[in-house]
Amino acid sequence: MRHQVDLLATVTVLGVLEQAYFALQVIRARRQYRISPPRTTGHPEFERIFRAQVNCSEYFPIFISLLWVAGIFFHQAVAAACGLLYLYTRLRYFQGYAAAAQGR
Ligand SMILES: CCCCC/C=C\C\C=C/C=C/C=C/[C@@H]1O[C@H]1CCCC(=O)O
Ligand SMILES: N[C@@H](CCC(=O)N[C@@H](CS)C(=O)NCC(=O)O)C(=O)O
Repeated sequence: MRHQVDLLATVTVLGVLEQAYFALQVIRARRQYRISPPRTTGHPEFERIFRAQVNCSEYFPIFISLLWVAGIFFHQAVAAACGLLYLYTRLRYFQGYAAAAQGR
């Protein structure tokens, strides 16, 4: 049974690691700009990193749900490939947004 979902599981773990990376970037920016929770404002650099992380988090449940439903009911390899592409575009989105709001 496991080989029927191993690609989906791999993309899921990669997605979780990416989300952890985004969270760690926010934690780093909070330290750097001395912005303690619950504050979310105070420096434009922090605010962009924060918004990029929150935006990626908001779409993460939808992404994981679609990945598994598409992978099980449609085609595992195609769903996993689309998932990988999504994670790559999310990384580029995060890095672009962190650099400049126009870079989203
Ligand atoms: C599945 C991997 C999980 C990745 C997340 C790893 C650790 C998260 C857990 C606790 C992190 C606490 C960080 C707190 C930050 O130092 C706080 C920022 C406060 C800024 C300040 O007042 O100087
Ligand atoms: N969205 C989080 C992402 C990073 C994170 O998980 N930070 C931890 C350690 S500073 C936290 O407890 N944040 C408090 C919060 O989000 O209100 C944040 O803004 O801090």
